[in-house]
Amino acid sequence: MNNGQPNSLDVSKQAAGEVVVSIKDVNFSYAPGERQILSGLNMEFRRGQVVAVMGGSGCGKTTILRLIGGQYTAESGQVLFEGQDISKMSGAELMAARRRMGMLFQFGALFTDLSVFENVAFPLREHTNLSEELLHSLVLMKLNAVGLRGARDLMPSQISGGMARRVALARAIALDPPLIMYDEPFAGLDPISLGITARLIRDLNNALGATSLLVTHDVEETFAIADYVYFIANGRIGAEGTPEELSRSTDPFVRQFLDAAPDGPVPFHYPGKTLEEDFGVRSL
Ligand SMILES: Nc1ncnc2c1ncn2[C@@H]1O[C@H](COP(=O)(O)OP(=O)(O)OP(=O)(O)O)[C@@H](O)[C@H]1O
Repeated sequence: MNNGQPNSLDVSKQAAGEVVVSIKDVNFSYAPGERQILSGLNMEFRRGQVVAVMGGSGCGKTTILRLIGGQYTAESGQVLFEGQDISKMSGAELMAARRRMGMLFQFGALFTDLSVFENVAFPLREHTNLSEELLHSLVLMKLNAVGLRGARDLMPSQISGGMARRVALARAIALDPPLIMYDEPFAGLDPISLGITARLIRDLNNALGATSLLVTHDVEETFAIADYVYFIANGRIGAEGTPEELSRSTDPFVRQFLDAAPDGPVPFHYPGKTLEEDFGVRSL
């Protein structure tokens, strides 16, 4: 798939809007001398697209979100947001950039002591000086977009997990961010809520003209809504393409994911000592 040759994937990339996030030759480990998490990683996220980042557990998907959010800095290479190198931003520039990134973290936790309305209002109160009247209208618009305008006065304990995820979605888009990052947005959802959430991510992205970056394990739902998919393996891109291209792929790495096969190029074991070393036995 990713053999360095120009192919049809480049065409689908060119057809999309301008690049919003660009990751160029990024190397990263959490501490000097520790295991390399990302090595020579290259990715692009374009305006108007829903792009999925998939791969085995611990392959570095969340780490990519952290680098884009500026929580961590690449050892080498560049992470550009709207053309600006995140590692070179001043504190104020980074704060401004983060306001332009909506984030929905794993399980999209809501503030349990705030109502649905106040949860969505939170980023607006934090980052803007809007009048109470305008803020009210904006929150209702966001709640309307996720179908929960009528639930505005409920507390998080009074709504289902699927509804809570939609409130978290409304909160993530409260400031109309050009980039929305989702970390496992489908985790723990029942099949119906999962389908609704996936559709919402697509529809909200279209309505906002935004870029959505989706870290997920759910192949079926993701392939139904994504424009482009990156599979990460060994700290770099193992495969990439549109859902259609990847579905047709015979690449063993891609097939392992799509067919949910336990055996394949992706190892089951986290790298470490051998069994023999840990148990003090000699291999037979
Ligand atoms: N703060 C940290 N300090 C040190 N190592 C970390 C830290 N965060 C993550 N790691 C390690 O970095 C690797 C990549 O983690 P990351 O969370 O990016 O993976 P992931 O692909 O999102 O995994 P999953 O799908 O299981 O959520 C893992 O091996 C993890 O143990």
